[in-house]
Amino acid sequence: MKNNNEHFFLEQKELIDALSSKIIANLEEAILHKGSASLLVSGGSTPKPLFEKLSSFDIPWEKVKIALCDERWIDKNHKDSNEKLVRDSLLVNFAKKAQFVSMYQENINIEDAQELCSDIYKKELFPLDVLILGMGNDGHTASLFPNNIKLKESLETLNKICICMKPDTAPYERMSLTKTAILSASNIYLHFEGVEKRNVYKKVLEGANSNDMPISAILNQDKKKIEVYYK
Ligand SMILES: O=C1O[C@H](COP(=O)(O)O)[C@@H](O)[C@H](O)[C@H]1O
Repeated sequence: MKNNNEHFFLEQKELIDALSSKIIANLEEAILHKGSASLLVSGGSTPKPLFEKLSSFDIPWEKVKIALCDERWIDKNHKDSNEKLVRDSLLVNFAKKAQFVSMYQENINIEDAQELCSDIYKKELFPLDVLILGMGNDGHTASLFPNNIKLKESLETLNKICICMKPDTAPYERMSLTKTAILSASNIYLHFEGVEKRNVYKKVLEGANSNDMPISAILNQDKKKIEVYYK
C-alpha cells in the first residue's frame, strides 16, 4: 500500500459524518480559490446515506458541478441508473442547486459515446476537485471490472478520460473514468462498507493483482494519496 490514509469506523453514522465533513471542506476550499468546484461520485448501493448527508450542508451548491465516476448505459429513469440515484438522493435539499453533468448520453451507442463523454467531462468538470470511489465485492471500482478485455487499456491509457466496458460478471454496458482521469483529481476518496469488501481490501493491501482486483491499481500507486473510509 502506497501513501494512503485509512479511516476505519465501527458505526456507519460516524463514517458518514466524518467523510461528508471532509468532502464539504474540499468543496468549500475549491470554491474559495477558483470560484467553483467539481464533485465526482460513484453509484451502486453504498453511497445513498452519504449523498443524503452531503445534501444537508448549506454551502453554495450553485457553484458545484456534480457528475459520475461511472454509469450503466441505461435510461436515466431506470431503477439501476447511477444518475437516478444521484438525482434522488444527492440533488435534493440544499444540493438541489448544484448542476448535474450526465455521463449517460441518449440515442448514442456506448462505443461512439466514449469521445463525446470525454469531451463533455473535459469541458465541464476538469480539473476534478473531489472524487469518491466505491468498490464491488469483486474488487472493481468505478466500472473497471476484473479480467475484462478493456481493463488493460482503461488502466494504461493516458489520453482517454472515459472508456466503455461490458462486464462479464455484472449487468449492463458501462462507461467509466479511466485510471488516469481518476488519479487526476485533487482529493480522492474510497468508501466501502461490510465484511466482504474488507476482505477484498485486505487482499489489495497484500498486493493483489490489478487484473484480478482493479481497485489495486488505484490504491497501489505512488502518484496520489487515497483517503480510505470504511467500516
Ligand atoms: O456497479 C457499481 O458498483 C460499484 C460498487 O457498488 P456497491 O453497490 O457495491 O456499493 C460502484 O462504486 C459503481 O459506481 C457502480 O456502478
